[in-house]
Amino acid sequence: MSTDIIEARKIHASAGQKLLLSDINLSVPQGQFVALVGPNGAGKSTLLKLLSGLVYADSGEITLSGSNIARMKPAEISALLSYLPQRSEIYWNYRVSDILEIHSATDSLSLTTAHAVFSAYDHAKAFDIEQLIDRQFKTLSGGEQARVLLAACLISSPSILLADEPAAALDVSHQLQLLKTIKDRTSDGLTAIVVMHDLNLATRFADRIIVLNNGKIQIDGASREVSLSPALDHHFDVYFQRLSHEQQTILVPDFHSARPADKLASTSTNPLLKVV
Ligand SMILES: Nc1ncnc2c1ncn2[C@@H]1O[C@H](COP(=O)(O)OP(=O)(O)OP(=O)(O)O)[C@@H](O)[C@H]1O
Repeated sequence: MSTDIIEARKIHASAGQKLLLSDINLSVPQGQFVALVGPNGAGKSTLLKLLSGLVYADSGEITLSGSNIARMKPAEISALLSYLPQRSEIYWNYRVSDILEIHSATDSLSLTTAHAVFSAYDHAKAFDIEQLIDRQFKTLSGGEQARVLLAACLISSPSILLADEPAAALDVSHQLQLLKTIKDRTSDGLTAIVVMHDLNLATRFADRIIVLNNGKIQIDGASREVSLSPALDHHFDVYFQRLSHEQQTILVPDFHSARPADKLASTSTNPLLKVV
């Protein structure tokens, strides 16, 4: 039996006549931090929604912890995973503490309210939002809201986190903090698939990078291998200058016209890297 906590086999998904994803095959072991990257419109959010059970594929199968997602009840899915959408609206006049307590409820039904509040405050500290705990969510800045929502996603200690650009609205320091928090949680067994646009942050924090383009997985491999792949330039339609810094390769994007002639594309011969 497979030990992979997330599996997708031969997934095809469409909306009306438009094919959104085709032939997606994916296995993610427990504790892995996967960065899902790709140009705008590649299909990243669609894939995350499918893996969350929010939309269904036309064909293929997704299993979470060995169970077919199509046969799981919403409560079973939400006990296993937290999904953070690209855009979230909270219309009720909730305070930050209310949001954290609501999200911790699945884990703390037996706790007293006082204990739950204490836990929420403790948890908030880990996300540097304890100073926001009595604020109305609606009055927070975009970045503050993003940090609260990620904290809410992780308060119930889910097995899986599926987060769609959680760092997009954050300042540099909070981006680092947020990705380090996710990384630390994966060391404790959390499995995370995080949609990101910053390839340098993806290379630095994720164990694995999956590049989606035109609804297909185009590159899939260890972060460092993917960052070195010439196919990356092709799929993002840029020329990446690659600078070595300590253990990391820094990608500096430029227009294709800046590309030296001798660096023109080659295919991967690296066995650690799957390039389609
Ligand atoms: N319900 C729908 N009907 C028609 N087209 C859709 C629908 N949902 C998504 N699409 C299209 O499918 C493609 C993939 O969308 P998706 O949101 O998954 O992309 P993405 O990779 O997350 O992009 P971005 O980086 O811009 O957020 C886009 O071209 C989008 O316009």
